Amino acid sequence: MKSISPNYAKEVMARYGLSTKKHLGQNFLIDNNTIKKIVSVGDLKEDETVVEIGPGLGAMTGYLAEQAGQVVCVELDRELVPVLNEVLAEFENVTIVQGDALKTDFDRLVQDFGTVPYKVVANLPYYISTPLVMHLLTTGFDVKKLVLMVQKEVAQRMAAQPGTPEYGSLTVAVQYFCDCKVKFIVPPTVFVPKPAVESAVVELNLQPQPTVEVADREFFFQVVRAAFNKRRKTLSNALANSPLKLDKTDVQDILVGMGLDNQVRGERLSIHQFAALTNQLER
Ligand SMILES: C[S@@+](CC[C@H](N)C(=O)[O-])C[C@H]1O[C@@H](n2cnc3c(N)ncnc32)[C@H](O)[C@@H]1O
Repeated sequence: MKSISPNYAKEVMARYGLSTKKHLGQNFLIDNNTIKKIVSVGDLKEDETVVEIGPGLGAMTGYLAEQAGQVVCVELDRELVPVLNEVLAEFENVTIVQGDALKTDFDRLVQDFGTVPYKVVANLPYYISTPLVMHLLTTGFDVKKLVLMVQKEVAQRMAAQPGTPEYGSLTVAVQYFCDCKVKFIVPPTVFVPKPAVESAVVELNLQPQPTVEVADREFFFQVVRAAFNKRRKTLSNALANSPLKLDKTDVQDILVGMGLDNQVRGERLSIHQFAALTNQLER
């Protein structure tokens, strides 16, 4: 693969008369080292399929194509599709699909163009990174690894520990399904245009079984969301005043039975404790 020059994004945009679309989160990578580091976290094998969400101008796609068996890209911006087909013409194992990643059935897409289980490697559009992660985790049953560049704060929320300000619904969802590691921080200088914030690359390895056993997954996530929607309240108040309308005394009794203070806030509970609580609660 010939290296991407620092002027790659500007040259391609000038050649095709394009300008960046801020509302689509278009910050294009222009640094070979960063791209190689992201791709190496993917640990791609030549018989594997990798999905790239938002290939942009294709700066990372060629590197993925050299390592994986098949690369399937989903790009929302229609203007970029012919550009990608041209700049990636030398790679026969790349498929570009125009569409909204939030509405994409990734398992189905890979069944059509690749092989399962698959990996996802992406520099995500930051304006939708949290819903996209949730969409991938809850609908991607055949995905085994996600390597995602996101805003640094979002990465910290995914990997957070209980009792910290970063710990929240996203943490619980990610750690319920995955082993999560923040791999490295990425400065704004490696993008065109430069984003206002720092970024980070996270590695999420999907676990064969969820990390905790819950009797009713939907209820578990409803309880978690309710706990963090009112995170300054005690957990029993937050759950009693949520749409779940749980009995405050029941919640407190279960918390005490678990060895916790009955005035504890949800942000103090580990994922295991959330699971134990919901398994004992009546819907
Ligand atoms: C941060 S840029 C990354 C571009 C490229 N991967 C790179 O690293 O240079 C995000 C890309 O996602 C695309 N995008 C934005 N919203 C999207 C969506 N809902 N579905 C698919 N792609 C989207 C943007 O058009 C843009 O190309």
